Amino acid sequence: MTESDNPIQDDPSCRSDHDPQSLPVSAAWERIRTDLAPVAGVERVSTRLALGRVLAEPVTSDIDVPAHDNAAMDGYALRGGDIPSEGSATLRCIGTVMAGHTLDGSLQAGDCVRIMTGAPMPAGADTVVMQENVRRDADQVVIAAGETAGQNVRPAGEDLRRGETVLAAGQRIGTAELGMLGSLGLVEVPVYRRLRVAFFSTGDELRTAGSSLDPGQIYDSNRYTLYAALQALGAEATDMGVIADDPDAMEQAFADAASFADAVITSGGVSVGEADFVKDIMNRLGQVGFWKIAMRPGRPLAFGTIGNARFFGLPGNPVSVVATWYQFVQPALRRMMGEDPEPPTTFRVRTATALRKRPGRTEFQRGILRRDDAGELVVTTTGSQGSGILRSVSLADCFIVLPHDSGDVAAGTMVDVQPFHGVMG
Ligand SMILES: Nc1nc2c(c(=O)[nH]1)N[C@H]1C(S)=C(S)[C@@H](COP(=O)(O)OP(=O)(O)OC[C@H]3O[C@@H](n4cnc5c(N)ncnc54)[C@H](O)[C@@H]3O)O[C@H]1N2
Ligand code: MOO
Repeated sequence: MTESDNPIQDDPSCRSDHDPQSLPVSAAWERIRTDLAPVAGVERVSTRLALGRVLAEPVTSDIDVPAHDNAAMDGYALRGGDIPSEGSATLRCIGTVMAGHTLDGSLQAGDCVRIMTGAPMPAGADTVVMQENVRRDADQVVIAAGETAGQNVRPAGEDLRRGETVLAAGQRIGTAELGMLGSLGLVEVPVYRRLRVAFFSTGDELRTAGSSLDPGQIYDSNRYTLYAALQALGAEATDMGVIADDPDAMEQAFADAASFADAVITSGGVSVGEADFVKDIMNRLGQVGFWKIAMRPGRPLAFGTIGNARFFGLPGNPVSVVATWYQFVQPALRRMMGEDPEPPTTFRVRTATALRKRPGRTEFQRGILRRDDAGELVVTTTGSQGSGILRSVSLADCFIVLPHDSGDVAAGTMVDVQPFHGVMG
């Protein structure tokens, strides 16, 4: 195919490095977001297996959690009206109630009950005084003024209320959510089926661990990166290996992958070199929505459709794979999994080091967050930001996001950072 036969090569955006037609990051995400919907298919899985899955229907509580008014402290349950306004009062202890048990009968004025944290409040009691604040002598309990009626009681349903929707459809089940499902006593929950994702690397230069390297060859790292990322996301991932820079072999691999996968991810061969066939093949088998984003790393990212599968052609450079994964592919797959992901958490800190930046693209530089001598949170660059330096990601704990129009950034300037890790999974 000559250059003028090729609709993609004819697009002036493909030839210029300073490309006014490359999509700004926010516009590219909006295009992807509006194009994607949750995959069809819901299954009921046992509650523990729902970890990392996405709820397909809202969860409504059939019970109050906690199920009964209960003590928040170990101490004595009593009637608020028996708290003295000054001095002290002596109450009679008529029994003990432990968590998991109930007390027959009901408190009268002047009575109290020994109670443990979590035990149901005895009938007639509305207040708990912690044991450190009383003096006990046989069945006599002396309480002093200063306690407040109603204190230290957790009302039934203070966590989850019967009849209430407690988790929305589209919620990913993480640590707290699994605990909540447990607290409702649910045996199984409805979740979207797992997303089927096929991934492969392209390039004649790539070898897989276990074989030796001839001159010009390198080991494939992108399939390892993508394997890790897909595992963490909970996708049903199929590794299709390395495909050579051979258009026929690639076309076959694309068609095979699209025949069973909801999403296909490739890396390499998406730029403008003579062996960069990805976009042509996507256009032959389906269509390319767009393929250039004003970002670095990760400018050539081809997004499109082949049959029923969504297709993500990532650039070959290993850091570009990481950047495009986190900024686009992962949120896109989460949308297909049934979530509506929020933009990544971003906060502003001072950069302790100067940062080089070219206007006209959003840059995702790699940074390390730390406290400076004054205790202020600052970020420093991991150093060289080349798209082939995967170590720049391993050393980092955040992306430093430098906006489209910004140029070089002086040390001491406030910048946006996106931390890699949240507190909870
Ligand atoms: N004339 C131009 N050249 C390049 C442009 C451009 O606009 N005009 N864009 C550059 C940018 S930015 C990127 S990113 C790369 C992306 O190119 P490709 O997606 O076509 O990737 P390849 O050329 O196949 O590979 C790039 C680089 O990454 C290495 N690689 C590829 N796959 C793997 C893998 N699985 N594991 C480890 N390393 C891999 C490959 O050997 C190359 O060194 O294009 C620029 N060029
Ligand atoms: O944008 Mo490329 O992804 O710089 O290396």
